[in-house]
Amino acid sequence: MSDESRPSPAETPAKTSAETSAETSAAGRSPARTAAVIPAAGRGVRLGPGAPKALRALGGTPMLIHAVRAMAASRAVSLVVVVAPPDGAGEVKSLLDAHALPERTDFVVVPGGETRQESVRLGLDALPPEYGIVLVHDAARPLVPVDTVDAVIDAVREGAPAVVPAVPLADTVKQVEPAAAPGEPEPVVATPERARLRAVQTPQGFDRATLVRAHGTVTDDVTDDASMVEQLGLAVVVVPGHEEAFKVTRPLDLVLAEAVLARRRLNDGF
Ligand SMILES: Nc1ccn([C@@H]2O[C@H](COP(=O)(O)OP(=O)(O)OP(=O)(O)O)[C@@H](O)[C@H]2O)c(=O)n1
Ligand SMILES: C[C@](O)(CO)[C@H](O)COP(=O)(O)O
Repeated sequence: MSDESRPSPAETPAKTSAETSAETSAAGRSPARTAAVIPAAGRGVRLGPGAPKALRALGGTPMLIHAVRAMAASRAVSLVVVVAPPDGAGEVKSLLDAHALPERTDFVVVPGGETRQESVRLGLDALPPEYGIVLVHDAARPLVPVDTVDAVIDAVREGAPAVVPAVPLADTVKQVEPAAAPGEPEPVVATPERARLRAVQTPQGFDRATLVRAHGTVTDDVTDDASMVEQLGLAVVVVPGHEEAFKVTRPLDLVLAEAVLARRRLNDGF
């Protein structure tokens, strides 16, 4: 780890319970260690033509590196598994070698699959046995703050089998009947009560055995891992998400991410 990225003792924040638990594990009193799986194998079609989305630059650094640093920023996370584009594992390994990352964290790179679900499963397959808690974090959410990561870990450590960070919605949501043919109207069938809806982010946190069972059981196409646990009939707990944990999906998201990063760099004085 470079001196530039190592906090001075004066800057070291108070320990969260995730941090304290990590140290307890290290002392051998608790077996559950925490790993983060980062699915980064998507193409980024909605972002437009270019390199795979995770490898595109944000503030001059690949989005994936921001996401890896965001996970490794939690002292509870001692392993990060990066699920690379299927033909990009070598390039991802070189990127990890080329950027300053915390020495306390181990890194593994595996090639991904055709879908996000498949990529996450391939990441899970690469986890050593001693990791009892797993975070799944989109490479496409490069700016999630460490407090959100630690809040998710804390909730899993407190016994929740699955935890999602989430934020309230700003827009009203309509459920529609899909158009019968391209160009046909989409009739509205319902307006869910907005106060009961949440926009769900990552990292999502899991008891490892639960997530492995979910991936081994649920074969439907889903858009997040927690919904697979829901299908097992198990509880999924919500913790507060963060507006800066948004997903870079379309070109305008990248403009916002650049602005957030520029503001952080200004505030940090570099
Ligand atoms: N086969 C896939 C598809 C997606 N992902 C990852 O899942 C996360 C969330 O997916 P999304 O934002 O939809 O990324 P893409 O699939 O790349 O985007 P698009 O649908 O626009 O192509 C991303 O970090 C992406 O790299 C993955 O690991 N493997
Ligand atoms: C997992 C997720 O980020 C939660 O909001 C989201 O569902 C991923 O969706 P995508 O279409 O694969 O980007």
